[in-house]
Formats: sequence, C-alpha cells, structure tokens
Amino acid sequence: MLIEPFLKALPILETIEEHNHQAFFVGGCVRDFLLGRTIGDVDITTSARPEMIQKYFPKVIPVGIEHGTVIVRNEDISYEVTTFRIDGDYSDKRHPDSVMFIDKIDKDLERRDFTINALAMTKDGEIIDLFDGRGDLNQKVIRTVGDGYERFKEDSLRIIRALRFSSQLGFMIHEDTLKDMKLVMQDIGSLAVERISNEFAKLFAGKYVETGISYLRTTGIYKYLPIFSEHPDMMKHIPNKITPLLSFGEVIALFHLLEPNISVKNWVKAWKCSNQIKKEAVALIQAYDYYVNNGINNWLVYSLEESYYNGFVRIVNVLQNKIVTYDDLIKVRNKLPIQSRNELDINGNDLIHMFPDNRKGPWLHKMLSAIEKEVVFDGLKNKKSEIKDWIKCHPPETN
Ligand SMILES: Nc1ccn([C@@H]2O[C@H](COP(=O)(O)OP(=O)(O)OP(=O)(O)O)[C@@H](O)[C@H]2O)c(=O)n1
Ligand SMILES: [Mg+2]
Repeated sequence: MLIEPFLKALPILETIEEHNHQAFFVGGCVRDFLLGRTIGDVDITTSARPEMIQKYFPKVIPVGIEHGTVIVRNEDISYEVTTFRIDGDYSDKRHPDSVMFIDKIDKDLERRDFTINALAMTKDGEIIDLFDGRGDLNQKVIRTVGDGYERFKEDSLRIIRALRFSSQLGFMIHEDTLKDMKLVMQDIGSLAVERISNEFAKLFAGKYVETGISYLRTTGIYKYLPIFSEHPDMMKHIPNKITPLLSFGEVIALFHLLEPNISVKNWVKAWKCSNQIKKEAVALIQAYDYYVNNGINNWLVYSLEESYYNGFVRIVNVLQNKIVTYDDLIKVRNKLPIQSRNELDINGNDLIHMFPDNRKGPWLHKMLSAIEKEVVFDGLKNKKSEIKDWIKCHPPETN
C-alpha cells in the first residue's frame, strides 16, 4: 500500500509503535505523495519524547532536542522525528520561545502553516486530514490552518513560504490568507536572512515561478526583502516571461545583469550567501557578458566550468529570446583542442628556458594566457615545436 520512500521509513514508525507511542508521516512528504510529486525528505511526528527516541534507535542526532526534534539515521537516510508539540511565542523570529510536548496529534497539526502541509499519514497509508488539506490540494489553494494573522505572526517566514509553494505547485493563495500576509509582511525584516534566502531560492526554482513572482510583485512583499527594500524598482526589471532558475547563484546573476549598479558583492552580503554561490554568480555573469558580444564560441565554452553550463543556459534563455541548450555547449566543448591549461604542450619552465635573460614575472602568465587563447581558438596547434615557432614571432614584452 505504501510506496517508496515511505516503505524505507516504515521500520521507524513500527519501532516507535512497538513501544506504545503513536507515529505518523507528516507535512511535505504527505502533501507531495497525494499530489503525485517527487517526495523529498520524509518527516515523522510522534507522541514519544526525544529522549525516548534516542533510546529506541542506535543512531540519533539531537539537532533540536529542546524543540522536540531529533534526526534518526536509518540505512544512510536521515529522518526528522519531532514530538507532537504546541509552540510558545517566537520573539527571536526563529524558534518558538517555549514548546510544550503533547500526547495527541490534533494540536500538533493545528500549529502548522498551511492546510496542505497539515496532513499526516499512518503506516497503513491512512490520511489524517483535520483541516481539509485534501480539498485544498484538489482546488489548488494555499490556505493557512485557522487564523492566518496568527500563523504569520508566529513565524513571518511563512509569508515567503506561501509564495514558494505557489511557485512550486502552481497554486493560488486563498484571498483571506493573502490579506493576512499583507497585514504581517513588515515582520519579514526581522527574520534571519539565511531562512529567507532558502525559501527565496526555492521560489525562483519553482516550476510555476511566474505565479510566485506575480504574487511577490502584487502583494508588495518584495519591499521587505534585502536589496529590494532599498531598490524597489528592481522588481520592475524582472522579465514577464521567466523560467525556473535552479540555484541562488543564477538568481543573483540574473538580478545583477538586470541592474548592473548593484554589485554581486552587495547581493552576497545582503543575502548572506556562501562563497560558492558568489563564485557561481560571478562566473555566470562573465560568461553571459562574453556571450552577448561574441556568441557561443570555443573561448566561452572553455572558460566556463562545465558544472555551470545548465545555469548559463537558463540565464540566457530568460534574458534573450534565443534558445541555447546544454548540448550546444557540450558539442563545442568536445571539439576543443584542450580542456584546460594543464594540457598545453608547453609550460612555464619551457618559457623560462627560452628566455633565460628574463626575470620571472607577470610576462610568464601573460605569455601562457596568450598561447592558451591561440590554441583554444584553433589557430595554433598544441605541439611544442609549433608553439615555440609562434612565440618567436610573438616574443614577450620584457619587464
Ligand atoms: N515555518 C514553518 C515551517 C514548517 N512548518 C511545518 O513543518 C513542515 C516541514 O517543513 P519544511 O520541511 O520546511 O517544508 P515542507 O512542507 O516539508 O516542504 P519541502 O518539501 O520543501 O521540505 C511543513 O510541512 C509544515 O507542516 C510550519 O508549520 N511552519
Ligand atoms: Mg520537508
């Protein structure tokens, strides 16, 4: 009756039940199962207290034990197992000040953000749906559980989450929920930026990103986000036709290309991004600028890391009407005379031998770069003797 990945997680529910506690699959995994979408992480909710879970399973990581959450590792998969709870205030806007563990699932489902996320499932596949989440899944509606104002006051990240679910699922946001989002949206300013960027990245990666962006625009929520709060015009630049961007580096590259006055450095600082995201954004922007002037050629494909090809293609397709594909790039890459500088048939030592009177200095690097470019563009054969002949005609500027 159950399908993977629930089947793999079944022993966890069974073990908890053998100890006379209740346990259910809960949240996004149940929602995605009912929608026939790919199921991400399987989360579990239980009446057992975290200390008990630690006793029942050999590998437990106490990630948020004070909030009732531990991770149970089973066959190399991590499961978040959270004790039924109700939350106190969220004065730090990140975690509830206090949580109270409870024995029944009802109130635990009641504290959750949206009806479509307040669904649970037993080990026999029976769905527990106290707020007509299934009705909302059928009608494609995002609606808060109970009073929206309260739900958003408890955690204003839920406002961004509503946008991201509309973008991932293509759902409408219920008009009452939308009203409550607008009432609370100024609270977004006090959220931890990392939490916002996580949801914002998912918004841009959603299959129905245009729906999510349209809500972002019409509600004015963007005015409470880093960068947008100081540059609200930014929003006007986003093209009406936009396709999903799968990483935050792509999102930053897009915004910088739309509004070059805001540097990548600013974006990365304001959104607290990792160096990896920064590196990706910079590489994509360089490649895009080069592409606009030169089109796809050997040098573009050679200079861009292959892992960024898909991101590059997505950026080009959003900003230009031309369709460029990953295969277009790979075809060029496969015909390149060299794939990296290490493959050059000449190196720094060879150059020093050729010009023993030159001191080591920037000329070496310049020379190697020039040779690399000649070889990549196919004008020069990657053969030491031929490269040496070319150097004789293009001697280094001495320093
Ligand atoms: N601010 C939040 C975050 C989460 N939740 C609840 O916790 C569950 C798990 O949260 P999370 O994994 O962040 O979201 P999912 O709905 O599981 O979405 P995804 O598939 O992207 O993980 C949600 O379904 C929801 O019931 C909530 O009520 N309020
Ligand atoms: Mg989840």
